[in-house]
Amino acid sequence: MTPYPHSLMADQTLFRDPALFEADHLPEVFNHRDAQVEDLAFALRPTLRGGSPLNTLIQGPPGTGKTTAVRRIFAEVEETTKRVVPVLVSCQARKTTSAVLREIYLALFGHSPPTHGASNSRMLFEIGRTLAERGAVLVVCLDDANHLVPRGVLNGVLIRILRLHETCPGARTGVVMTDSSMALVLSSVLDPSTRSSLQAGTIFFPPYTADEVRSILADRVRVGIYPGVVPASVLDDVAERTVGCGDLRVGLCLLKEAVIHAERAGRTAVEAGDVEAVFAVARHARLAAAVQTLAPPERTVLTVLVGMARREEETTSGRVYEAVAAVEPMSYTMFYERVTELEAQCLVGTRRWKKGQGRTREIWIPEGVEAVLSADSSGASVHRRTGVAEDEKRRYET
Ligand SMILES: Nc1ncnc2c1ncn2[C@@H]1O[C@H](COP(=O)(O)OP(=O)(O)OP(=O)(O)O)[C@@H](O)[C@H]1O
Repeated sequence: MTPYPHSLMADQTLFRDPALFEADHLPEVFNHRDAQVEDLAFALRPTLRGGSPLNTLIQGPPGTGKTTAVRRIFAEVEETTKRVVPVLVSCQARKTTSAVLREIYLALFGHSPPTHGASNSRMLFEIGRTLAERGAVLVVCLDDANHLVPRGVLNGVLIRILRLHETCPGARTGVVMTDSSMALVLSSVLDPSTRSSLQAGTIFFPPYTADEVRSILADRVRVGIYPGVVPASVLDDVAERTVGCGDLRVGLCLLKEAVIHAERAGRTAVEAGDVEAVFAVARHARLAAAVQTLAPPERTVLTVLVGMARREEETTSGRVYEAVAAVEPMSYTMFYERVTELEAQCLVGTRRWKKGQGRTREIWIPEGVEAVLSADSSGASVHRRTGVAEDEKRRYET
């Protein structure tokens, strides 16, 4: 490759395939997870013979390949048989029973349920009846199922899916849940009767070792970026920072942003300075992903709160509520539900302290959230530049 002039031509890029660095990319090579993939395959194997799967809880820290493993196995199942309907539901974006059921309906029928008249029981009945008629098995993955806990949705969703055969005999169903919070203790969030229907086995996804992280990132560089663009020393630096942050997403985001930074400077190779320059935002890749999928009402609460914190105003829940309600009128209960949602995504924290005679609750902003929110609002993130965040948001809003 010849060196680029300072103002890089719009169609010149250092990426062989930029899509490989998008959050929704399904990697072709998925190393270091053979045991977990084998366990998951074992749990789903009964479905190929028309039986229900073994219900499974997949736990592990963020960015350890849980969702990727499920997506790969689901893709394999879909290629193998039409008698199994695997549905992946992102619970970060679908937090109500109705939103989860609508996703299942969409996957089964190929179109959304009617906006009016599609009650939860109606949708369930149609899903169950169709499964029984087709002799098909439904496997629902509740991805990041911990997001269904704050509003108490998880128990109801599980019981509806797992007991579908009671209202629609012959309908076979099962669930896989992923949880990166490691806080999903089924015995404390589920009723005994739900637990007894679930009987979930657990598969653990441990953090990748430093060598594994480097080899995964090296694979991605090899297929996604032109040779010579990312020197070995830069890759070592990225891998080390990734291990420090404990999330592979940080490394992927860091590579993408550093390459773009070098492109912008009109260079053909990434330098240590590019990595340093983009690290502040990339290290919060997970927060950035959470901010990008925020529903508008939660985004309002977060934006108001960040503004208050920036002005060093008191951020007790009462004060924040007043400020939010002035922008968008809502009840205190609704406001607090949104705070709970934000807390579940680690975008805010809350703590109680004594004030005068009583106690009050303060809402605080974890490190990185402000930077990620401003980058997202100013359109500075790469996702936004490529239009992915906009598409995701539109999808969410419809
Ligand atoms: N073994 C691997 N090989 C290649 N890429 C991987 C591997 N493991 C994870 N990834 C990549 O890392 C990113 C995060 O993976 P994934 O979403 O599967 O993690 P997760 O454990 O589900 O995270 P979270 O719990 O935060 O949702 C994805 O872009 C995925 O492509």
